[in-house]
Amino acid sequence: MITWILKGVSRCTPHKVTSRLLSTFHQPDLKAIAKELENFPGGSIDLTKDNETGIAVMVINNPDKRNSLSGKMMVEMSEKVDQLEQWAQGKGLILMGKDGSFCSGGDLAFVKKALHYGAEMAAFQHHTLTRLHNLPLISVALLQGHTLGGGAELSTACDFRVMSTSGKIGFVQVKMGITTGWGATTRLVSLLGRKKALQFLSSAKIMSAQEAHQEGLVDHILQNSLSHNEELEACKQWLGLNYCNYDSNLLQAVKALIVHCDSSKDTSKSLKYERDVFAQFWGGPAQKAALAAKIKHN
Ligand SMILES: C[C@@H](C(=O)O)C(=O)SCCNC(=O)CCNC(=O)[C@H](O)C(C)(C)COP(=O)(O)OP(=O)(O)OC[C@H]1O[C@@H](n2cnc3c(N)ncnc32)[C@H](O)[C@@H]1OP(=O)(O)O
Repeated sequence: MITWILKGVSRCTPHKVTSRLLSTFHQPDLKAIAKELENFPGGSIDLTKDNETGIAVMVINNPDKRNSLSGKMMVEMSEKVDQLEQWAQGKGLILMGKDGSFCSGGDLAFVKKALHYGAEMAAFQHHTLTRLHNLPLISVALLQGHTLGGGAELSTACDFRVMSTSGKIGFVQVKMGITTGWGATTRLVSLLGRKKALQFLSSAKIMSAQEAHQEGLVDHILQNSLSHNEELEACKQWLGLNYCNYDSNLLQAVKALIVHCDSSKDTSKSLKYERDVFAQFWGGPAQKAALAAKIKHN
């Protein structure tokens, strides 16, 4: 098994469907994928932009399912990133979940119906989250409650992570029989290095705010006993006071420079490899067994 991963992913796989997809799936047709993803409803992605402060808030809104992402929400997130790319007055972005929980990954109802669609979904998410990561805005993920699986992946697409004292974060993918599908391996290696990425991804450990802070994954822990709204205000202050004090043109230039200077590390090949490996496991026996087991990651 390991040999074929290391050699590349063009080998005949245990799953006929993904094998077929890999052989035909080189240039993702993002419009066609979006159309397909829209067939999986639920939740929304809401965006508010404040031209005065220059700080936007993007809310993952699916609280009944702990803000897990449906196909429709993936499409909406991409559309909101389009809007943010055009926001001239923008300085900062806060990505958060509705009602005190960040995101528990993919909506399992969607996941179960999309077991034939892993490569496409991953390609779509890679495109959106790379653009989110490279926005000319200074971005913070506000991690309240649980941040799990794909949710933990989303958090790595932001420049910073701010967490509630009681927050929990875990890259639980291996527990779900899969590898990362939304680009977190590529981003984690770049963010924290190989050793920490390996520790998080191979253990599926769920970390407290203190542990995640110690590991360097979380940049700031919020003061205890604030309400959810007070935590948002505190996060805005942390972002605003530290990083959004200057003119938006200057700050956008600073972020664009950093993205540009980092482009020597072209991630397109590693993301392609990441989603090819992901597609080998998506829909496979280990994932099906994990889904049937209805695992709770507390
Ligand atoms: C896509 C993939 C990837 O990385 O690429 C992934 O994301 S893999 C990772 C996928 N994520 C997961 O496996 C998360 C599984 N869920 C959990 O571990 C747990 O629900 C927690 C997120 C820790 C929350 O526990 P807590 O005790 O606070 O609440 P709870 O379990 O009663 O959950 C409240 C309601 O949200 C639902 N719920 C929670 N997470 C969900 C998810 N990812 N998809 C669909 N529904 C979900 C529960 O079924 C429940 O629905 P009812 O009220 O109707 O019973």
